[in-house]
Amino acid sequence: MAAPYSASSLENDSGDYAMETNSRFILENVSYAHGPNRAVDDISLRLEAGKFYGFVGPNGCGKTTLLDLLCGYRTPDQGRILLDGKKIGAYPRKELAKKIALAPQEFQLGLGFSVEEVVMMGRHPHIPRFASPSKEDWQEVDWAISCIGLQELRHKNSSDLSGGQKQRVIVARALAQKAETLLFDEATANLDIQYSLQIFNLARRHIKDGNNTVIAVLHDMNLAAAYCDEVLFLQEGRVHSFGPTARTMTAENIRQVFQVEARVGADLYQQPHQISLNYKRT
Ligand SMILES: Nc1ncnc2c1ncn2[C@@H]1O[C@H](COP(=O)(O)OP(=O)(O)OP(=O)(O)O)[C@@H](O)[C@H]1O
Repeated sequence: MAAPYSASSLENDSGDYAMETNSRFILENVSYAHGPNRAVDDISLRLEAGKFYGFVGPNGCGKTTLLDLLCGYRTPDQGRILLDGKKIGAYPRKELAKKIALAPQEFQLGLGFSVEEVVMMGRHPHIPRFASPSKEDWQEVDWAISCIGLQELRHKNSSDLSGGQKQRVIVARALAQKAETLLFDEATANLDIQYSLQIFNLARRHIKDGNNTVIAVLHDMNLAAAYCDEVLFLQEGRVHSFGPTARTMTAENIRQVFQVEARVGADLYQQPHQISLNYKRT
């Protein structure tokens, strides 16, 4: 099991932590409860720029709550979260939205909006109050729509889309936001294999220049193994194991966290850590 990050640091008047600016996120002893239920329990982590992280774990183990804490939708009951060396709560909402884009697990597209209008919502942090979208905003919307292959649906009412099409629109909206950090909460759960691979390939391109970060909650262990640089196994709100995929994506961790028997090995395409589950019927 990888040692969780722990650090002591000196806060200055502006809420910055000058010693820790190399990390994208630093979580120190973060806990969060929904009422009496502690969903995230004393988590300490360091997440870097230039990496693709996968968060995996059983239903209800706290993955979505952890993402909500990382994007500032929720505030820790205990502990603290730094984003680029500054307390996440110290960012004005619009600034935060320029830094972090979330493709959520549950979403409402709103009645009557076209696909193009929903994707444009991703540009809101960049558009001054009472102003109209600029040429650049439209270029980013065009780019996101074409990345996700939504050109033919562009003018369609978003309420009339299939579940998978809606999910792709939500990913396009997050891409249009042009944030350094992309958070995907089961963003490919409703997608066919072609579109799942397309989105994870886009995510890998996003981190290529070393300045961006992707954090994806996902249930497909093979996608996690194929695309993620590092994997965090969560169990009952706590870090079970965290580190490079080669070290964490093991049959033993899968057994301990999911109570499922698995084997890990190279597949026919030589992906080094593909998982075969034991489907034996009991
Ligand atoms: N809004 C809420 N109010 C009360 N309890 C909640 C709320 N949201 C989540 N929980 C509880 O917090 C725990 C963690 O939930 P969370 O959604 O973070 O899990 P998850 O790992 O994302 O699950 P899944 O894989 O099913 O999406 C669960 O026990 C859940 O029942």
